[in-house]
Amino acid sequence: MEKIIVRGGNRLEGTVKVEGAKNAVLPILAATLLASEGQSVLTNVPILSDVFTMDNVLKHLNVAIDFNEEENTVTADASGDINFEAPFTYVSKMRASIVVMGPLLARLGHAKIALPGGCAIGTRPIDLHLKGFEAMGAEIKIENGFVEAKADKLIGARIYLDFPSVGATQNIMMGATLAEGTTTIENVAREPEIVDLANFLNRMGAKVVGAGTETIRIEGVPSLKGTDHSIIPDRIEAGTFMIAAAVTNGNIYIEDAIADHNKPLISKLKEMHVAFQEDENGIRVIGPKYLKATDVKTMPHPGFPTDMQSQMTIAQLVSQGTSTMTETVFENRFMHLEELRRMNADFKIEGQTVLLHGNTELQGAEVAASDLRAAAALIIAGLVSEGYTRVTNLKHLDRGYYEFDKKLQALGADVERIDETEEQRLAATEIEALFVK
Ligand SMILES: CC(=O)N[C@H]1[C@@H](OP(=O)(O)OP(=O)(O)OC[C@H]2O[C@@H](n3ccc(=O)[nH]c3=O)[C@H](O)[C@@H]2O)O[C@H](CO)[C@@H](O)[C@@H]1O
Ligand SMILES: C=C(OP(=O)(O)O)C(=O)O
Repeated sequence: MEKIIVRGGNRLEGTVKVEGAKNAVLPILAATLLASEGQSVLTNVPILSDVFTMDNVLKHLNVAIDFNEEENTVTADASGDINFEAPFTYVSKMRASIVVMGPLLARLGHAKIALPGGCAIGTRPIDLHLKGFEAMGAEIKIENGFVEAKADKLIGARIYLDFPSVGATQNIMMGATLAEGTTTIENVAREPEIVDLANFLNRMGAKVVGAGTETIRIEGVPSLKGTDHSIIPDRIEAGTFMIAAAVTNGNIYIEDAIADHNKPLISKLKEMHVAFQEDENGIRVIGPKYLKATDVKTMPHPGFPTDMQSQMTIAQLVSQGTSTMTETVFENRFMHLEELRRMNADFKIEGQTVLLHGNTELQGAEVAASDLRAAAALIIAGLVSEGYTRVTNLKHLDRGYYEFDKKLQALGADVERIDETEEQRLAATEIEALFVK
């Protein structure tokens, strides 16, 4: 088991480049299942454990997959005989595996997927996905931990989502591409990753209009072909570095960051006196000497993203005054805060809202990550803490951040990733010596 050790106090300076978006590449990989002809070539693919999990799901379904890590490229050929079943081994590793359901149902009229279950941030049901498929004529059965859907042919329908779920929008949209007739989905998710998926589907020959608005219309076509596509930059990785610069009084240039994708975060950070300079290749972020307290509420896009909530609470904890954070998307996404209490954080949780008392002198401690963004938040907390912070449970971090420790190091942070047994072997002075460059 590895851990990341951070010695706080350094100001971040320099340039960092963001990878392709995890939340865009996962559904797009699933969409490659829809092509009965030709291969798809995806570029700007991030090297993340979630991408390897999705590759394994697709391999299991009999898609020929080749991930060229040197080139950040995945080639996928689904023109052979595709299987319909995604087993628990993969789905339990990554909930996003559920998005193979729409493509399988569309292509084969049959999908059997292990039920994903909840995770550290919430119960995460899939009722909206299933409601959509049922409206399109699928018969759904839930048995022995699997959800199985069958339809001779999906039929276009009018579907209203009770909540703009990202996964349900993607799954239903993919299912509808090969359906008979037109499907209209209302109250859909509007995230940039939805638009990226729609662009990929249209390049495959699908007829999807309205992605990025509240209503998406899909006219079914008889078949789809493999195509080329470059994955959009990861707005959450970019946002995470924005917070790292903001809290360290840093001055960093985030290459490939797209300001339009991060409007709600940038607007909040500006309120906190963070300065931004945008150009066509990225964004420069300049953290102030003192951050101003601010209130934030997570919402579906274009609201403040829940995937930036944990990181934002660190900026709020070190700002001047009291801030609030209200989490409306997931019911249990404050787990990082209990770890932060051990780092001297001062806060009070009241239902969906946490009151964060600023001016906190954070102190280094050993803390465990409960999920992906909690991991990033705890590492950022380490950057502004006195002494050494040790963050464990890094499997969560590796799901969504490529070489986070190395990127921070390149920006001047004192960060080391070491094996726990190595840490036990080293004396305290030797650990300190790791940080002396
Ligand atoms: C791989 C990926 O893209 N993951 C993102 C995706 O997750 P994911 O697609 O799972 O998130 P959803 O938008 O579906 O979920 C949002 C909320 O809706 C609820 N819900 C969802 C579906 C459903 O059938 N029933 C239901 O009640 C969920 O429990 C949750 O409370 O969007 C989330 C919300 O922006 C992000 O945090 C995740 O990073
Ligand atoms: C919650 C996240 O991802 P997932 O939906 O894959 O769990 C995330 O990226 O922060």
